[in-house]
Amino acid sequence: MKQPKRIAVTGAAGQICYSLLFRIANGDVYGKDTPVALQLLDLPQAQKAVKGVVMELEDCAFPLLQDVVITDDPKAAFRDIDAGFFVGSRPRTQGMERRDLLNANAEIFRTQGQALNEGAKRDAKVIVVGNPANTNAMILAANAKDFPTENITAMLRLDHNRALTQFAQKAGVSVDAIKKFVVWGNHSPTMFADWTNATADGRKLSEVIGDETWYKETLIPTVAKRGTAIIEARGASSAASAANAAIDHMRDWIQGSDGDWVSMGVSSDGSYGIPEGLMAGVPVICEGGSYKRVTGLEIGDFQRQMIDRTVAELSEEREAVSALL
Ligand SMILES: NC(=O)c1ccc[n+]([C@@H]2O[C@H](COP(=O)([O-])OP(=O)(O)OC[C@H]3O[C@@H](n4cnc5c(N)ncnc54)[C@H](O)[C@@H]3O)[C@@H](O)[C@H]2O)c1
Ligand SMILES: O=C(O)C[C@H](O)C(=O)O
Repeated sequence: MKQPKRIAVTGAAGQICYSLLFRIANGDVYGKDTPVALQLLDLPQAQKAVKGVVMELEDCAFPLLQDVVITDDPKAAFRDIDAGFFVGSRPRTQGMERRDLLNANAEIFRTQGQALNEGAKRDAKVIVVGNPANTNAMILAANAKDFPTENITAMLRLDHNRALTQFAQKAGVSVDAIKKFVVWGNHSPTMFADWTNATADGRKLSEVIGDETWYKETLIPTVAKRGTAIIEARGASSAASAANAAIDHMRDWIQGSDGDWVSMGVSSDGSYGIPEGLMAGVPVICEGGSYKRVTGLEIGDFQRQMIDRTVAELSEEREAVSALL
């Protein structure tokens, strides 16, 4: 039997984790041949609820789940981990934008960055889900000084998946027929769902759909505002789909994306006019346990305008949390 992969998950008593933990324990991230051990972090007042979730995990009799630790101490949660899902933080409610959570959640990621730095394996893979995810990931990286920044990423995959379904329905193809699609920038209403290079069954997606007005006036805002639409409909923010996106993001990073592009928030290397160090959604290809940015794309006028807009917002967020960086 292989050694188990140690996986920290924060916000373990919350809505997203009520779906996420069961998927991880089922082998959906590392595959069906790799045992896992969960290190669950939540606040002291949530410990009882986490214990309840763990009872349910036990009652699933997952063959791959070897061990579960419950703690309110970030250092214990991140000790020796191979992967970390940073979910724990406050979600927005009706009438808020994700950046309104900046002050409420930023401090969490400063403290957890220091704990990650202290205890995690240097090759651990980290995804930040808690909002505002991009800037929280930047704070985490800035406070984990000896931990490789390229191993800290922010989740844009939910936006990516949301767009795939909208495109597939419009084009009359299956979601997995669509390749080379990307969501650039911030996980916020300024995000840019970019179909420029996308194909459907090998044909240019924009030609298959043949409706640029729909793309600009319906698709882009629908994807950008989908989180709000879900909060309005459910009275709570997306949970199962967010967990699913986090699984997709980490599974592809670990097991590969089969040559296709996926959208990941990664620390900018300055390419595509995105200032260095901003955690921005870009196209990447995952292979052999790492991701590579898709390089050398030509950026047209509309793309430039849309990328600049979302990057400007990320720069504003960086400015707002400069004291924590
Ligand atoms: N990036 C995305 O696409 C995306 C999608 C959906 C939700 N989110 C975000 O994910 C976060 C969690 O959402 P949820 O619906 O699970 O919320 P939730 O309120 O149901 O759960 C959050 C959990 O985090 C815990 N928590 C708070 N502070 C903590 C800390 N310092 N350390 C550890 N745990 C802590 C809470 O006690 C709670 O159990 C929110 O910020 C939400 O906006 C992001
Ligand atoms: O929109 C939110 O606040 C939750 C999440 O980020 C989402 O996109 O569903």
